[in-house]
Amino acid sequence: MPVSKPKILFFNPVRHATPKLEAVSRVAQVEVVSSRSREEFFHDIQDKYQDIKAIYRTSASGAVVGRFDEEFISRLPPSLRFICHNGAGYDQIDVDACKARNIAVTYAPDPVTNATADLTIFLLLGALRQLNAAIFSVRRGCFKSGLDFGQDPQGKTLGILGMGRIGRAVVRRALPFGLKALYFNRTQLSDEQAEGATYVSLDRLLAESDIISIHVPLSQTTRHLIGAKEIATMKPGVVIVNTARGAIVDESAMADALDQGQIAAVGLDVYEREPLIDERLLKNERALLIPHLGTHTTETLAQMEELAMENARRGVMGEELLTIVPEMLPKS
Ligand SMILES: O=CC(=O)O
Repeated sequence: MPVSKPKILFFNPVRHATPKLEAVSRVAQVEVVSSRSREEFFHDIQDKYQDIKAIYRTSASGAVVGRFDEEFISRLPPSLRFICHNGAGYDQIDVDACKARNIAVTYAPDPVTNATADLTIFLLLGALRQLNAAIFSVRRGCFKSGLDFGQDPQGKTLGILGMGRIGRAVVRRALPFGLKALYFNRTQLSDEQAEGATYVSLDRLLAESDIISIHVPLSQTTRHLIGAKEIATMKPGVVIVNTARGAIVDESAMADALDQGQIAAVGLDVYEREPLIDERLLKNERALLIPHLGTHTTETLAQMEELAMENARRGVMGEELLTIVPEMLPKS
C-alpha cells in the first residue's frame, strides 16, 4: 500500500512563493482551510483536518479563527506537531500552550527586516515633514497653502525602543540622515551590534528623544509600555513612529497627546485593534497612517512564505527546523 504523504494545513493561500509551494506539494499533502469561522474550524478539525501534521499560518489567519490561544491549541488534533508562522511577530500564538502540547512553533524573522526598516524611515521622515497634511492639501486643490512647516532630521535624537534585527536596521538607515541614535533594549549590545547607537535607560530614552521608534515584540510585558504616564515624560513636540505592534502604545493616550500638541506627529503602520483605528487619529492631519504594510512587498512576502513553508516541510520530513521561536530554544 502506498504510504500517504504527511498533511500540511494552510491557513492562508500562498500568493508569491509558488515554486516553493509546488516543491512542498511533492512531499506533503497540502490543503487550504475553507472554514469561515472559529466554530466551523473547530468542527472541521475533528473531521476533514483531523490528521494534519503541520499548520502554515500568517498574520491574516486570525481574521477567521481568532488568536491561536490556549483554547484553540487545545482543540488541535494529537497528530499536529508544527505551527509555522509566516512573520516575525507571533504574538497571536500562545507559545506556552504549544509547548505544553509539544507543538513546535517557528517564525520568519529575517525576511521582514529590510522592508520594515525601510517603511519605518518613510514614516519617520513623513511624520517629521508633516507629509500627511500635504498629501491631503494637494488633492483638495489647495497645493501648499496653509501647510505647517516640517522639521529636518539632522541633529535630532532618535530613540529606538527595542534593538533586535529591525531596530538595528533602522539605526543603519537613520544615521546617514544626520540623526543621533539612542536605544533601550532588554540587554545592552556590543558596540558592533549597536551600529553607532548609544545604550540608555528607558527613562532617558523617553526624556531625550526627539523621535521615538518602536521595535519591541508585543508580549504581556510590552503591552502599553508607552501610555499617558510615559508620554508625559517625553519632550514636548516628540514624534512617535510605530511599525511593531499597535498595543505596545496606549492608542487612546497617544491620540489625546497628539490632539493636545504634546506629540507633534505620529507615523503609524500598526494599531491596537486592527483594522480599527482611533477616530481621533483618523481625523488628525498630523497622523501619517498606513495599513500594516511593513512587509507588504512582493519580494519580502515571497521570502516569508518560503521560510515558513521550508520550516513546515522540514517538520513533516523529520528534519531540523530553521527558525524555531526563541522561547522554545534550549537555554544556553
Ligand atoms: O507584522 C509583520 C510581522 O510580524 O512579520
